[in-house]
Amino acid sequence: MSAPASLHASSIFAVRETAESGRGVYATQFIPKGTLLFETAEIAASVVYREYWKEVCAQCFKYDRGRNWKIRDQTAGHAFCSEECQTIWKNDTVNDEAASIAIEGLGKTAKQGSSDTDEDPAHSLPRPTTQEIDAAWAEAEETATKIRNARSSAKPSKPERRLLSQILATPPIRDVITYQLPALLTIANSPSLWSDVLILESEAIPYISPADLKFQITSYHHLLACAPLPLLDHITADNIRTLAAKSSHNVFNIWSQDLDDGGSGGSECLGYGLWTAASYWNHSCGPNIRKRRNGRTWMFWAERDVQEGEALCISYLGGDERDMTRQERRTKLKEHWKFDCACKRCDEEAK
Ligand SMILES: C[S@@+](CC[C@H](N)C(=O)[O-])C[C@H]1O[C@@H](n2cnc3c(N)ncnc32)[C@H](O)[C@@H]1O
Repeated sequence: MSAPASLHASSIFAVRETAESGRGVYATQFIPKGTLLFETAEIAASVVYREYWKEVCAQCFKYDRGRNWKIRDQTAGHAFCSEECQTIWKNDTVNDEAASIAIEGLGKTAKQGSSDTDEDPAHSLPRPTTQEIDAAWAEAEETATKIRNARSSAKPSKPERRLLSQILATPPIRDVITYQLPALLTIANSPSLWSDVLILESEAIPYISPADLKFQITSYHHLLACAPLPLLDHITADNIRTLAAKSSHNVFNIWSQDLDDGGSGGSECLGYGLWTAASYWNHSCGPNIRKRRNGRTWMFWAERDVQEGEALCISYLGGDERDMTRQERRTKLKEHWKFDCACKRCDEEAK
C-alpha cells in the first residue's frame, strides 16, 4: 500500500485500501482516548497569503493578533517571530533566498503592481473542462519554450528580450507563485518528499475557475522568466500541473488559531500547506481523531477509545458537523471536496 514511510512505521495504525474512500488509516490495536497517534512537520509546499506576510512567521506560522514581526528579511520580504526561526528558514534546503528575491522583484518590474485575483471576471465562471485545461496548457507550453530559449541563450535575440520583459511586466499572482516555488524546491532538493506528493490522491480538475487556471499558467511563466537558472529544469508544466492536482484535496489551511477540536473558531485563514504524511486521514461526520497544529507540526490524537480494526478519521468540517444535518454535511462535502460521504454516521442516519 503506497503511503509515506513515516506512516508505515507506526505500530498502532496502518494505511489500508477502503471500499469507498480510497486509502484510509485503521487502528491495528486498541487505542486509549488521548493517545498521540502521529505528528508530522514535513511540508512539501506552503504559502502564507501576501496580506499576512508581515504578521505571520515564515518558518513556524506564528501569528500574534495581527502584530507585525520585527525580524524581517528585507530582500525577500519574509518576517520571522525569532532569530531562531529565521536561521532555520535560511538553512532549510527547500528554501532558496535567490529564488525568493527574484519573485519579490517581480512586483517591482510589473507595471500595475500585484494582480487582484478576486476581481478577475473569469473567477465567477464554472470549472474548466479537461479539454479546456489541456488546450490551455498546450498553448502555455509554446510560450514556455520561448522563455526557456531566451533564458538559456547567452545573447537573447531582440524578440526574446521583448518576450521576457513582457512576461516580467505582467502583474504576478503572488499567492500562487509563492506556493509553486517551494514545491519546485522540494523537487530539486528533497526528491523523497516529492515522491510522497506523487502518491497522493489526484484531482482531475483542480482549478476552481478559468481564472484559477490562468493564474497557474501566468505564475508558471513568471517562474520560468525569473527563477535562478539551476531551477529551470524543474519548472515544467508537468510539475506545476501535478502540484495543483495533488494539492486540491490534500492541503491543510493554516488558521490564525487552530483549536483543540480541529475547528478554526472563526479565526483567519493565513494560508495553506501540503503536509504529505498528514493526508491519509479520511473524513467522518463522527470523527474519532482530532488534530492540532503547533508551529509547522500537525499532531493527531485519539478523541475517544478506539477499538482494533476501526477506521481512524478526522473531520473535514472543522467541528461544524456536530450541529449539521446529514443533508447539510453531505452537500458541503460534495461542494468543497467533491465526494459522497461514506462515513458510518451518514450510513447509520440514512437507515
Ligand atoms: C485527504 S484525502 C484522504 C486520503 C485518501 N482516501 C487517499 O486515498 O489518498 C481526501 C480524499 O479521501 C476521500 N475521502 C475521505 N473521506 C471520505 C469519506 N468519508 N467518504 C468518501 N470519500 C472520502 C475523498 O476522495 C477525498 O477527496
